Amino acid sequence: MTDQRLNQASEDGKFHRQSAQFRSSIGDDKYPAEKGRYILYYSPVCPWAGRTLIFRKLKELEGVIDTVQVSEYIGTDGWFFTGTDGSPESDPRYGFRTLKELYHMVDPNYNLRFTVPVLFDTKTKTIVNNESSEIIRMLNSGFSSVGGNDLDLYPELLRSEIDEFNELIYHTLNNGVYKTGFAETQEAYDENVYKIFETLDYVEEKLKGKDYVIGDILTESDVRLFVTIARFDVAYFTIFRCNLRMIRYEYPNIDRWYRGLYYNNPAFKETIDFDLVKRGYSKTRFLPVPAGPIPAILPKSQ
Ligand SMILES: N[C@@H](CCC(=O)N[C@@H](CS)C(=O)NCC(=O)O)C(=O)O
Repeated sequence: MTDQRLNQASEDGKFHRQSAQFRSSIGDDKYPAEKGRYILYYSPVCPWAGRTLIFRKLKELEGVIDTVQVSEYIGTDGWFFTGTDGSPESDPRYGFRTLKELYHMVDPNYNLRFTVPVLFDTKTKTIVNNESSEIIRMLNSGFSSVGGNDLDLYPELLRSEIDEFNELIYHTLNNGVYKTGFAETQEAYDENVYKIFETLDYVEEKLKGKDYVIGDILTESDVRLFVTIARFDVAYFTIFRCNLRMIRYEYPNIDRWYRGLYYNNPAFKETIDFDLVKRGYSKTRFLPVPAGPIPAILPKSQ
């Protein structure tokens, strides 16, 4: 594979997200829940990894699963260790300089993108799973025998509503911003940008008078929406050109919900670093670090 930074769009000018290749689960015979055995690799820029960081903290699993931070932008060989801003200089266990080396230790023939998040097993030296939607379910319920709390972010009674909402926002918002931002033709851009705002309009209505997306409790859907909204004004609006409307000025219900989660729950506030997010996304398009919008989030009450 050549320069990992540049080849985000395919020849048709569209961005197609690849399917994750490692799809085992905690609880499988090979991967029993165990304290200190598994590690989560993440980049601070990445919303998919952000989901897993929020879950780890919400479930109070910090003492059970360690994390390793990689760069906030993709280098010529993909994610790498930087030695700055929370990322070690090299992989703490194996001394690797890039995440690619970890993938190749696990599977020398792996020839797809070296994505985060990665749930890695130190015992078998394999990747358990690299699909965030599955990792968050494991964090929700797979480690209860070894630690964490009883919080259930995917409760039985709300599952169909949660699944339906997740499916809708995945295509037109979570991934929609990437399809827009990495579009290399006007057609690919037009095909995706309007759908983002149709979905935001729908979510805005849904959040009227509500603190949570589904029912009146915090669920997985809040987390999946949050990671995209938190990056919206500061990166997707500016760098990915998802710039028809801003959350802070034109979506009051979403903004109230978003600020409520951010300011009232450390699992949200402490797992996002707006500077690294902006720096990371700006490098995906080779733009100068954007100055605005400032502040990165409006104060709690205004
Ligand atoms: N389906 C994956 C997607 C993960 C993903 O695409 N992560 C991006 C960062 S936001 C990545 O690691 N990209 C590496 C690359 O494109 O080389 C998930 O949700 O876990």
